[in-house]
Amino acid sequence: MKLSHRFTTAFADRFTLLKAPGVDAPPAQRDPEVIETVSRMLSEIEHQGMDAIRRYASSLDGQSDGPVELGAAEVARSGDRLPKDLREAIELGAERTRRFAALQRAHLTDFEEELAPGLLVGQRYVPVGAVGAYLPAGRFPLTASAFMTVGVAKVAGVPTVLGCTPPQPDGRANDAVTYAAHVSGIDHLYVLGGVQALAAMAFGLLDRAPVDMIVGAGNAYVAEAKRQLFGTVAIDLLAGPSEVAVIADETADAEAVAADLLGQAEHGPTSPAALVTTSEQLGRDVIAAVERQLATLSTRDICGPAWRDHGSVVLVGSREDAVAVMDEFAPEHLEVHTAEDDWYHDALRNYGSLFLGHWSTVAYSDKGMAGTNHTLPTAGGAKHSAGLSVSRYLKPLTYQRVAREATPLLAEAVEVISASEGMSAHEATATLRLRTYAG
Ligand SMILES: NC(=O)c1ccc[n+]([C@@H]2O[C@H](COP(=O)([O-])OP(=O)(O)OC[C@H]3O[C@@H](n4cnc5c(N)ncnc54)[C@H](O)[C@@H]3O)[C@@H](O)[C@H]2O)c1
Ligand SMILES: N[C@H](CO)Cc1c[nH]c[nH+]1
Ligand SMILES: [Zn+2]
Repeated sequence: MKLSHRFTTAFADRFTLLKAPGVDAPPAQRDPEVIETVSRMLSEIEHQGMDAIRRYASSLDGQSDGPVELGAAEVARSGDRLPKDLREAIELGAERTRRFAALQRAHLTDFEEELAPGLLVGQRYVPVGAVGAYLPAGRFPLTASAFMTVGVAKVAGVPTVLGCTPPQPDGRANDAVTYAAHVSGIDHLYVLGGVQALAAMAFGLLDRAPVDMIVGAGNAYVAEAKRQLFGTVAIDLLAGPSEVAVIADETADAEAVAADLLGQAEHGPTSPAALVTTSEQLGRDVIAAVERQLATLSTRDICGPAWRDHGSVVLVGSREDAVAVMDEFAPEHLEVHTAEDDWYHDALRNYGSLFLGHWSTVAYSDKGMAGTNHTLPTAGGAKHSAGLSVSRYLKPLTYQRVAREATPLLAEAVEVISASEGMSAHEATATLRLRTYAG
């Protein structure tokens, strides 16, 4: 039996595939050709600087003049070229994303406590100094990505946020992406795409100091560049091509489930979309609805291959099995369309973001209207990581202040441990305190 992506053999006896993916293997997460290309590009950019950036900007994106910084007035004016309803929708998405991030910020509190008599310890959240945000605009200009990266960094209090976005076929930045960056509070915006953009921000090649962290999703080259630059700079997470999964029972609306599966299949022909259902009838209805809806979509050349090759419909015997296989899949986006949504909410452990009930569709979050961040872990990363949030830009810095009277509480045990390890210089720092305390 062909197993759908990441539904491992561990659960093979707990489900039946009503629709198997068309290809045996899941999309390669780390294509050797991509690894090699990115490694060569980063090495050339690190050693040759702007010459290599210009060369790649020209050969990959047709930018004959290299990266262009857009002036603040030009960035602000990008909204004038947009229809009023789009401008207002961008402003609403930026504001709602900011409000959700502000709620997250309010729940991260500094503290100082007395851990033992005379031993004061504390933690305070301090933002990183400079962030470089990648604003993808290859296959589609993903307008809302700026809310998620730039806007949230600004809520965290990051003083400097640079952004890079690839040129469109006319050589200019996309106006909606530029305006979204503007209303999100970008400090400096450049027209530059892909690996060369991330390297330029990380190595400080844009007439600005190197950033401390690079954030934002992109294609396989962008994700690999972030992975290889990690260490030189921090990264948010590895967010690759989007994916969606749905848990549905017999009460679900098959048309809505089908629409939401295709909604994310649109990201690319390797985007996985999976339905796990306790109802065989619902599963078969969704398969039929997907085929019907595909015929009506202008992007069926992307959604169709994605569904054919990487789409799956899985029938399980119980809600417990639905949770077990879904926690194994650990999808980026997970929708629950059942009569027991609250039970699933309590039971599920592995997902990037959860959408509860028929009325909660992924696109609401994708476009910034739900306020939650759409930069989320893919390819099973939700087993160990959460999506981008305000806390990623904040360092929980710890400190301690020890009063004289607390000295014996700390120093005697430190002497014992240090002596047992043979670390006499460590031991001496404690012994000195004990002596002056006594004396
Ligand atoms: N997981 C998430 O949270 C999340 C969020 C938003 C977007 N995404 C994903 O981001 C991706 C956006 O990808 P995109 O391609 O549309 O835009 P993109 O902006 O990521 O990539 C465009 C750039 O890719 C570079 N490039 C293209 N071919 C290359 C090659 N052969 N070698 C080296 N570099 C090359 C070019 O320089 C170009 O500027 C989608 O897959 C989408 O699903 C994911
Ligand atoms: N689904 C993507 C990652 O969560 C985000 C997005 C924006 N626009 C469309 N989709
Ligand atoms: Zn999407």
